[in-house]
Amino acid sequence: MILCCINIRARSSSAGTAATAAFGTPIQVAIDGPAASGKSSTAQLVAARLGFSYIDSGALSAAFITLKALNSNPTRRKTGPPLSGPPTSPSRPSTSRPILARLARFARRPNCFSTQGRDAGHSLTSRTRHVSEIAAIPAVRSALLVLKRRLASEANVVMDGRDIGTSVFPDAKVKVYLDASPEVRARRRLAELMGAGQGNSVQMGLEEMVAELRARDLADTQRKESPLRCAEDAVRLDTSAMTQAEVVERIVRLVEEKVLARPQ
Ligand SMILES: Nc1ncnc2c1ncn2[C@@H]1O[C@H](COP(=O)(O)OP(=O)(O)O)[C@@H](O)[C@H]1O
Ligand SMILES: Nc1ccn([C@@H]2O[C@H](COP(=O)(O)OP(=O)(O)O)[C@@H](O)[C@H]2O)c(=O)n1
Repeated sequence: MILCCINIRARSSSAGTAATAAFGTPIQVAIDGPAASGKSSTAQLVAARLGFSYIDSGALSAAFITLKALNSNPTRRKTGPPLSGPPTSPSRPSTSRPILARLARFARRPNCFSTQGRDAGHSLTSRTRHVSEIAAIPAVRSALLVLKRRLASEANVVMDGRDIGTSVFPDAKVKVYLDASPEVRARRRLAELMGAGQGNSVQMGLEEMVAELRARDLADTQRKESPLRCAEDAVRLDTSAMTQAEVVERIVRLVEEKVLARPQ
């Protein structure tokens, strides 16, 4: 069973309250960067420190795409009531309001979405490859854009992805672009897959993982629709030689300087 978790955990804390009080509207912290640069794990820790909600936009894309796929092939769906909206071809997805509403409901739960109709051994790496291809389709991106903005209108958020600081929240108060060398990222991803018990299904060496990440970097940076790039006003952090705790500390300090310390 593959779990696509969209972690949105609203916590109230003095930091979260102070941030909202200072601006009067919810705050967005945008964290972008290439695969395995540390975005989602770091963003979660930053959100927990600040008392903000965390939104994993990659998982949101995966859940959206899976919902569309299940919708177009109901025999593969194992649980839950029928999804509304017309069947669609994966290459021409439509934006269906009922599906968006259902996805938003899922997204508000901590561990919200599981796809049980998948092939056994369907690995994290092949999942992200498919997500990468489909997430580049304009209709998918515009549907996801609406959803991401709607979710962020409800609470202070830390959101990670590819285009959060450039197109989802171009006015985000804090933007961070995380990067690391392909070798470092490949080591991190391999260690993560081994830790997740996918060691047997991922028969990949370091070189192959580096090649896979480079190919995804190319696809994400060269696509026409909101490509991956560092926003001009983002703080760029090369985390190759940084521990995760150092990265988290750096981002929390940035938010404190730019948002929480703002004179009222
Ligand atoms: N600065 C760091 N140093 C070492 N490992 C890290 C660092 N940041 C993240 N990691 C680890 O690298 C792996 C990939 O991180 P992840 O947050 O999933 O990246 P992304 O969301 O960018 O794909 C995870 O196992 C994570 O714990
Ligand atoms: N905001 C986002 C997030 C993900 N994506 C796409 O979804 C793919 C998988 O994203 P992810 O965040 O789950 O993957 P990792 O960065 O964790 O490897 C990326 O390679 C992108 O092509 C996107 O286009 N926009």
